[in-house]
Amino acid sequence: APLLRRTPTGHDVQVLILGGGVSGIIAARSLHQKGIQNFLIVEAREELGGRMRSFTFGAPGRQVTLEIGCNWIQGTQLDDGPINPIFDLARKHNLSATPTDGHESMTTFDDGGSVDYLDIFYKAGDAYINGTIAAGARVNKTLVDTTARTGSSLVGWKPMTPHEMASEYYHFDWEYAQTPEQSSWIASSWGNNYTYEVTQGGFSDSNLMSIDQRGFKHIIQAEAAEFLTDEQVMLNATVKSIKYSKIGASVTLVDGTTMTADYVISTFSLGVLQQDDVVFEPALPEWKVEAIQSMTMGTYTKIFLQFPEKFWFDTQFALYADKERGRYPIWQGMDLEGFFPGSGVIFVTVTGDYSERIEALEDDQVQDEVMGVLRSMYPNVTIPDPVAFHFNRWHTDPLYRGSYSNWPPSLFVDHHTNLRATVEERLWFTGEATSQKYFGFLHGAYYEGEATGDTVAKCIQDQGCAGRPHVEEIKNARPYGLKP
Ligand SMILES: Cc1cc2nc3c(=O)[nH]c(=O)nc-3n(C[C@H](O)[C@H](O)[C@H](O)COP(=O)(O)OP(=O)(O)OC[C@H]3O[C@@H](n4cnc5c(N)ncnc54)[C@H](O)[C@@H]3O)c2cc1C
Repeated sequence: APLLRRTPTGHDVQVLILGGGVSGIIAARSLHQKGIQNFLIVEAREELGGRMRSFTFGAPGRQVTLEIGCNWIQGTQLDDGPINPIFDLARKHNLSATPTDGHESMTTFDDGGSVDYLDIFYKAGDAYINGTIAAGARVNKTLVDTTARTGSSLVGWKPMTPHEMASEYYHFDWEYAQTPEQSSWIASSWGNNYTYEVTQGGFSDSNLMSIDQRGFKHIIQAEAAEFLTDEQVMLNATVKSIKYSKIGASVTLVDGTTMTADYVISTFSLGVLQQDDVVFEPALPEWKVEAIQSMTMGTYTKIFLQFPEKFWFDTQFALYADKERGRYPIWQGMDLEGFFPGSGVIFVTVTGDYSERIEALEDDQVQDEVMGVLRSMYPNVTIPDPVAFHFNRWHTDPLYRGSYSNWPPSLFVDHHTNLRATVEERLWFTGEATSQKYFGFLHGAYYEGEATGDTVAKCIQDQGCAGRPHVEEIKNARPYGLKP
């Protein structure tokens, strides 16, 4: 049970950390390391981990633990460069994981069956890299941002055929959970470089996929268990509203419980903030609302199927090129050495608007569509119905409202500063979306939680601080030349 230890200011607790995902737990660890123990993590779900979330899948007797949320440690170098802090946690807590690489292990299909268009697949990868290089040159010359679609066109990549569209999808949408049209050219490029490109200070372009049967979440839960006491965590507690002022804040739960604090750290996803799932009193200032509504939340949906036995490709990945871009394009076979041999499990990933589309359908309808695609990939195989089927609805879930943030071309850096900025010195915002370099990623959530915990600790030790600054109004550098 949480122990509320009144603060000298008469509040129930010094810091309320709202949300028990990676950023909330790491923020708590930073407070703890700085000698501040009077904090409480408030989490709606029955466990810590947030978007690190596993589930048990499969017919009785054939079950495996799989990830409906994040799955990969992205960037695994151990040499001179920076080490992904998630990789550090994984090594510390002995995570089981397997390297994956679509460039090394890919089979290509379209609606006529198996057909080799790997040459196009590699060409799309080269085009993507060329686009990031051209975007970097724009940064150096302080040229304006555009969409990643404009960027790809400017480097001569103009996908038109299903093979080209599917190949592009693998290199773009599958990462950003939105289309090139919906994404910033410059921010998607630095996002790529800071994580994957060693020459640009990134961690490396190799990925490790968790296959740990304790769930990927084990690494953050084990980390939490090293320092968190039961009294510092309140589970099954959904925040309904947050009142704030320059002298403190109070948080009210759905069950009516109210707790007061000197400081509040919100780790809610960007999507939760956008949809007003939590109410702020007074309403957040305009500069904050504009920032929240200016970034976007992508959705990334893995659709899992289990069959009596494997009938598919022996590579790690398969790419399916439909006439409609983004229609059930990326497949991963789990019935494979290094994963879950004998499991009969395969999954397909969809993203962005397509994810939102299928969330509005019944499970059966989605299963029928997916089966239709599999049958067109294998026209000569009699494919039985799956024995298990599952996908998660991230976009409609009021605790997430999507899977991770994406940077649209209309988001200015000042907007992002405002997303991260403190309101009235007491209300702090953190989470994957507030990371300028690593938005969307686990390591973004980690670094932001760490930085916020450190800064709030310092603020407490200094007996107050102004918090992170904001920009009151973001002006157009080149005003529209319209004359009335
Ligand atoms: C499908 C999917 C695939 C991904 N794949 C990868 C990947 O392979 N590699 C990678 O690096 N990253 C990946 N990510 C991103 C990564 O999971 C996130 O960036 C990271 O987990 C976010 O952590 P966070 O602490 O910022 O937010 P969260 O984990 O969302 O933490 C916020 C917490 O707040 C809680 N909460 C929400 N509303 C309330 C409320 N009203 N009251 C109380 N509590 C509330 C939530 O339950 C949650 O626990 C993926 C994400 C998803 C969804």
